[in-house]
Amino acid sequence: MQRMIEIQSPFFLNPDDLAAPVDWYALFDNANPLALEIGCGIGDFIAKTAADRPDLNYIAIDFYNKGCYKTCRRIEKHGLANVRVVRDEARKFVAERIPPGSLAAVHINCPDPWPKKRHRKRRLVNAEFAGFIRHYLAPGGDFYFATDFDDYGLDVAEFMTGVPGYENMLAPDRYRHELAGYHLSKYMQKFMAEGKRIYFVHYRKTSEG
Ligand SMILES: C[S@@+](CC[C@H](N)C(=O)[O-])C[C@H]1O[C@@H](n2cnc3c(N)ncnc32)[C@H](O)[C@@H]1O
Repeated sequence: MQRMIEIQSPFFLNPDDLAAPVDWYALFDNANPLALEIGCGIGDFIAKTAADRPDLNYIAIDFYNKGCYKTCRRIEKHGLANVRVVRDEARKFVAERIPPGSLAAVHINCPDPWPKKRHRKRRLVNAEFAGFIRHYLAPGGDFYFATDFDDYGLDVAEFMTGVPGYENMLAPDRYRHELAGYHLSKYMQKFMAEGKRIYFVHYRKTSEG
C-alpha cells in the first residue's frame, strides 16, 4: 500500500473541516464564481487554466493523495490564490459542499476509462452524471469533457445530445479532436505522444430549472 503523504498546504482543504454549506466567498476572500476540475491528477491543467482565469475560483478535486500533494505544490510554486485542492470523491463532495446553480465551469480530463465492457458502469461520466452536474452549474456554465479513449469519447458525445438543459458549444460537431485555448493535461500529452487522439466535448447549461 502507498504511504499517505500528509498535505500541509494553505491551498489544501480537508472536506471534514468545511462547514456545510461552505462560505466560498469568505474562503477565497472574493465574490468570484466557482469552477471545478474533477480528477485533477498532478495539477498541471488546473495550474495553467487558473492562471488564465484569475476571475474564477477553482476547486481541484481528486481522491489520489499524491496527486493532491503534487497539485498543491504546483499551486504554491505558481502562487495561484484562486485554487483550492480537495481530496475527496467528486460526486460526494459536490453534493455536500457546492451550492446548486453556482459553477461557472466543470472540467473532466481523461477520467479513468474502465476499458473492460463489464466495468463500464463504473465510469464517472454518463447521462445521469451530466444531469447531476447540471444542477450545480450556473446558467451559462460550461461542461468540458476530454478523453483519449475512443469508446468513452463517442459515448459521451452521443448521450450528451439527449441530456436536457445543455447547448452543444461545438455544434454541428458532437466532439472535436482539438479545442483552441484549452490546456492539455498530463494524460492528454502522454496519450497524444502515443499517437492517440483526444475527444473534446463542450456543452453549456442553457437556463435555470
Ligand atoms: C487518468 S487520471 C487523469 C488525471 C488528469 N485529469 C489528467 O488528465 O492528467 C484520472 C484521475 O481522476 C481521479 N478520479 C477518478 N474518479 C474520481 C472521483 N470519483 N472523484 C475524485 N477523483 C477521481 C483519479 O484519482 C485520477 O487521479
